[in-house]
Amino acid sequence: MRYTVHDFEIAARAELDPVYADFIAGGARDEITVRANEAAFGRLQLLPRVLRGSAERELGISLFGHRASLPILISPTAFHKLVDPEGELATARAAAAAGVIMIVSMASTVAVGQVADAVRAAGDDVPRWFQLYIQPDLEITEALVRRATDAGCSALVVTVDSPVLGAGERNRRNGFHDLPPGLRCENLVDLRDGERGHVRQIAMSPELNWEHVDWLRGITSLPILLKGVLHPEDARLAVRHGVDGLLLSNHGGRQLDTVPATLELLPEILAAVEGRVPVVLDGGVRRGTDVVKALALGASAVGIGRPVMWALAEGGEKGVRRLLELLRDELDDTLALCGASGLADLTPDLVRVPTWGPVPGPAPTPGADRRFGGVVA
Ligand SMILES: Cc1cc2nc3c(=O)[nH]c(=O)nc-3n(C[C@H](O)[C@H](O)[C@H](O)COP(=O)(O)O)c2cc1C
Ligand SMILES: O=C(O)C(=O)c1ccccc1
Repeated sequence: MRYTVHDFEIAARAELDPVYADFIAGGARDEITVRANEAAFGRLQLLPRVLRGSAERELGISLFGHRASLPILISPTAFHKLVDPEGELATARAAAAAGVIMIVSMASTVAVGQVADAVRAAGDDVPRWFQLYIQPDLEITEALVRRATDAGCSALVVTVDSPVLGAGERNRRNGFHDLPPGLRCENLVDLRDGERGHVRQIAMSPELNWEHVDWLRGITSLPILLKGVLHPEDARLAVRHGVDGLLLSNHGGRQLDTVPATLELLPEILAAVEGRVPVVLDGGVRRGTDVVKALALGASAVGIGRPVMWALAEGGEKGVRRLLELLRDELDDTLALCGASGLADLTPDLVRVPTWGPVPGPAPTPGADRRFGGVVA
């Protein structure tokens, strides 16, 4: 049985080609930020309320006028067919069945239109969002936005932390640079005549600037979220440029290494946006307690990246369904233990930074060492 997200990771490692397992788990350079994301959740403490009885807890959220059953989104991850033959179709069906918003990666191995068709056919329609790398060739970007819009995507998540591709040294060492034969980035096929959906078609461009965001604002009426804003000054600029939300993310530690954990940045980013737009956080969310901490500090929702890839590798659509159920149960359980009858009861007073003594060490259980930055000898 898989009782924790960590169990899915171990199971996925056993299933997967080690080169693909490294692609998923890895980060940029020394992977300091990868570890920092999870460690930050471990350092924060919860301070529960008692005797505020309620029989059931409300876990649903509303974002840009759409309902979702959980405050947990599926962050965009590339290449789902690397780990499961149905790829993004399986992920999307599981997300829809759970009532969870999936952000489809621009580098998906199933076209976003096909993902939408499959979910509609299953009869569960939950909003889907589309992740976009703005391309310096604006016609190409416009064509991508059209594909996402035609597929019924209800928001665009524009990744802005990738002026160049992050240095995944595991991938370099493993010689992993391309999709294997038979797999393609389906959203990129035939954007220009004869383009075959090669991953190298995606321009990670150092030329992008705020004018590109203004331009995008002008060609679509979909809500736009920026993914990867870390500096509070950029959060202010984002609001000024008419962005509808932020996905506070350090790309799971896969772009610039040694940036702070997203959880540590959350209070500053929230202060900068002054409640004008919702802030979703991703990076290192592995437990119901992690979700509660982010929401108590003021995030509107959280995103999960690697856990979805692990669950997909372990058990396809069913694996992702079980992962989402597990996180739902952990979240519900944590709310009950905190004396919260719903997400609205999660307030900053429930969260503390330890004010004295040493940082608590990890519980001596197998695997727990990773969460705390490897302090177990
Ligand atoms: C295998 C993998 C592929 C990813 N692909 C994308 C992508 O195509 N676009 C993007 O904006 N972010 C991508 N990300 C980053 C995720 O959206 C997300 O920010 C990160 O995984 C969150 O951290 P977590 O994995 O600790 O949950 C990817 C991450 C992983 C692990
Ligand atoms: O691996 C990643 O983090 C990522 O963002 C990506 C983007 C495009 C293609 C492959 C991976």
